[in-house]
Amino acid sequence: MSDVTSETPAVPYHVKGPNAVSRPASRPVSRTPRPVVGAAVLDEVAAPTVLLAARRSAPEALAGLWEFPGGKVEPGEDSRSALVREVHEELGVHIRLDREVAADHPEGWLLGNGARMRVFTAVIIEGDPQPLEDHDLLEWRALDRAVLQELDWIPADRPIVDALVELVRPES
Ligand SMILES: Nc1nc2c([nH]c(=O)n2[C@H]2C[C@H](O)[C@@H](COP(=O)(O)OP(=O)(O)OP(=O)(O)O)O2)c(=O)[nH]1
Repeated sequence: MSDVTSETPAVPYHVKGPNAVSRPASRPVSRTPRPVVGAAVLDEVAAPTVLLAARRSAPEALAGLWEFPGGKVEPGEDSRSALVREVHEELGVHIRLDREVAADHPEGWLLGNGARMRVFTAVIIEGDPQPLEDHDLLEWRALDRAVLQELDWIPADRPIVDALVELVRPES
């Protein structure tokens, strides 16, 4: 699926007469990156100790980097439903969402491509996570800032990892 949504301007393709054009007139097209959602999957809600990190296998530019499982919100879909769907597709598990790892913007954390990502903590309520789609490795890692930051995260995810640890293990 494409990274952007675009609006096709209503421009006549075929104008008769001396000013005839064979293609749409050039004019700025709105390109809004799709919102993204990510899951901080924890071992439990009350006193979590580990986070499930996922290593991307595609596209080439992101392969080998670690991230929160998730993906793009489909048009008309709400963020939470999109995240439950994405994680089921990618890891084969059902999750229950808990708190949002809030960014300083209501639409979430700014990503490298200009999209924004909302991140929610979650726990698995059914299934055993497997890297079925988009990932080649999953790893449960201690909810410790230094231990988590040892992973080669997508750069935009590093401040989210710190905010997550602050949210769920403020005493650590
Ligand atoms: N899922 C996820 N995507 C992230 C994170 N950090 C980050 O920069 N991204 C970027 C990578 C991608 O450009 C975009 C998410 O796209 P995606 O490829 O995961 O979305 P998707 O599963 O819906 O894929 P598709 O339908 O486009 O094939 O957000 C993260 O922690 N998790």
